[in-house]
Amino acid sequence: MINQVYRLVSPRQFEIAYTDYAINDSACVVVRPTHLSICAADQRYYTGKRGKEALAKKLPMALIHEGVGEVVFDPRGEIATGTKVVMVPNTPVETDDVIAENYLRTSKFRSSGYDGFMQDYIFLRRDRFIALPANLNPPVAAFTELVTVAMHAISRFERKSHTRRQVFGVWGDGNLGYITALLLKKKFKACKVYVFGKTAFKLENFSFADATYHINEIPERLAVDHAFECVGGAGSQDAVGQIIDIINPEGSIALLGVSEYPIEVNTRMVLEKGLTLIGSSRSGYQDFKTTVGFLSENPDVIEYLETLVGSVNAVRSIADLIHTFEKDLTSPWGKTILEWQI
Ligand SMILES: NC(=O)C1=CN([C@@H]2O[C@H](COP(=O)(O)OP(=O)(O)OC[C@H]3O[C@@H](n4cnc5c(N)ncnc54)[C@H](OP(=O)(O)O)[C@@H]3O)[C@@H](O)[C@H]2O)C=CC1
Ligand SMILES: O=C(CO)[C@H](O)[C@H](O)COP(=O)(O)O
Ligand SMILES: [Zn+2]
Repeated sequence: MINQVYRLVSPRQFEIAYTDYAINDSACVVVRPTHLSICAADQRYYTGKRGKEALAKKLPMALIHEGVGEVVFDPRGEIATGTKVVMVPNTPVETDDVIAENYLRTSKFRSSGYDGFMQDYIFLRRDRFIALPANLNPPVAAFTELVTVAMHAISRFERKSHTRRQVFGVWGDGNLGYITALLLKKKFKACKVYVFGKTAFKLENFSFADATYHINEIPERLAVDHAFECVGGAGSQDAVGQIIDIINPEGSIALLGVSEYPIEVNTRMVLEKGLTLIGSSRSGYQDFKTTVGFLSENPDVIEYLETLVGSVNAVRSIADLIHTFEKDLTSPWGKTILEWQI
């Protein structure tokens, strides 16, 4: 079967590639993407911010690692045609007793060196998709992967941090900050969640949080037990610096924001306060399973996540694709969703 793959070949330029696939390979099912969602990582490739070396190594490549679709063919006949599924972008090629699939250096992550979901059809291994509950509307379902990233970071934090958890601080008033703060509030009901950001109108969306603070107007003596950094880019240095100043001794800092260049960290105070820095990247099959189960059981969380749907855009051509990526770059709030009709 010939598949059309929509690859980024250089910044702001997509081209169609044709790949051949053995449709009767019973290890996989065939999924037609229906709703995709743009991640900050995709934009770093689209705009060329990744730098020449990374672009030379990873392009041409289909972007997008957040998405849902419908099963169109299962050679074994086990999965009904039309089943709605969320697609897992990480593809491990080995297992390890200690190291999670998303940290194995051999794993292949879609839209980071391997083709993402911008294709006519996706051929998914049987352990790389999960059937979706009926109560999950497609634009929200499209960014399930981002919810799994927050879920994964919280589960790492739970395993690695001390148990005094009265106050959490979340830095970043964007998508990942919103989801992480929401999950923390829902999972640790007795704890307070404070959100730290730069923009008043964004912070107003965090209606579920116990408090929101502009990063230049933090009350003196305010402290948090643990923190989640969901900023990334150039802002992550300021955010990590502020967290180190504010956090209580022996707290944990979960680092989720991706910065293109190394940032400076005040290691003197990390030592003096005995802090734990927990790096957290991507997610794996188990995180998707946990997340889909959690969303099925918590319809109020789905309602809150609807606040994050910035725009829904029908994509029928490469021109639509470029238009949607450009629109995303100028959207001040929320996720840009692609209705995949190409
Ligand atoms: N670890 C992982 O697996 C994943 C990491 N990420 C990364 O997480 C980061 C955030 O992603 P996303 O939420 O989608 O991006 P957003 O741009 O939506 O969110 C970042 C927010 O942080 C704000 N901000 C900037 N500086 C500070 C500061 N010093 N303190 C507090 N807030 C600040 C930004 O404001 P403004 O825009 O005004 O500067 C923006 O609102 C990115 O680097 C992304 O690549 C995303 C997915 C998975
Ligand atoms: O967004 C992410 C996961 O959802 C990761 O941040 C992304 O995969 C990082 O990849 P790259 O190294 O290609 O920027
Ligand atoms: Zn991502």
